[in-house]
Amino acid sequence: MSRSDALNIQNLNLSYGAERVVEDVNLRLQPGSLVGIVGPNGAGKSTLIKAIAGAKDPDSGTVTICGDTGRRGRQKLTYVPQRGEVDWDFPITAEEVVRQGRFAHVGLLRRFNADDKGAVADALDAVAMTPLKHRQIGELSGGQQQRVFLARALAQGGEVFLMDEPFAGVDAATEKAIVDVLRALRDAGKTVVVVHHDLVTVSDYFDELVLLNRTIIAHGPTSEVFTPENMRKTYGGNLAIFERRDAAEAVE
Ligand SMILES: Nc1ncnc2c1ncn2[C@@H]1O[C@H](COP(=O)(O)OP(=O)(O)OP(=O)(O)O)[C@@H](O)[C@H]1O
Repeated sequence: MSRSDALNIQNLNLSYGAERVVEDVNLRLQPGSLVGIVGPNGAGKSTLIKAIAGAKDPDSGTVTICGDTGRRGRQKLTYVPQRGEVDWDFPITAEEVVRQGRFAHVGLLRRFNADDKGAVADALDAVAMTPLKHRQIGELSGGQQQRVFLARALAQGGEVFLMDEPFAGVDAATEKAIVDVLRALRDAGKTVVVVHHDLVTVSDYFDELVLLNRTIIAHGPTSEVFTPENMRKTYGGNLAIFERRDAAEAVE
């Protein structure tokens, strides 16, 4: 593999029990890219993200992160799961959640130092959550919870960020705030991989697109990959967004 790959996935196969849900995935991503993963419900997007994060064991295949596999590789990776997978009733403040990011790789016994404090404060600022940092997480709105989640990832740092539907259930202002943070990460040379459902915003948000339906249907610059033909291959059937565009083109 090229030394510059931030993420290199080779021949990855994933199953639940006897059911194969992700097959023969090969994918290479470079530093400084903002990548959307798009595909229908049940396509295996979350499963793929979990496997990259080490939260799901593969049947076979390898995941290499900045040249390292296993634990060493995962130390350079930050994973933000879907909001629905977290117990928001757990008694902890927003700031404490973000502090957890600083201990993700070093264990709870290390002293919390001035660098850690600064990173937590910066991360809360970046998502405009400083005024609510003492709030219990269960008392935050869905969008605020998502911002806290993102701040935790920022405080953790890393080279590759995996986000599973960060825009689910957030309002326009929060969506804009999250997009700004993701772009800043990309501009700082990080690799940001986002599971995304809103096809209307795909071209605006992502430089690169991975179309997934059990296996990778297409991968490349969004302008090349996001075509009616590829989307039909990925989703099957009709997609209203493209049907309308096709109709408009036909009239022109
Ligand atoms: N814990 C599990 N046990 C068994 N099967 C599972 C489990 N999690 C997911 N699956 C199955 O694996 C397949 C892929 O699911 P996954 O959640 O990865 O898809 P997805 O593309 O993220 O879907 P969505 O867009 O609906 O979130 C689906 O058929 C799903 O039913």
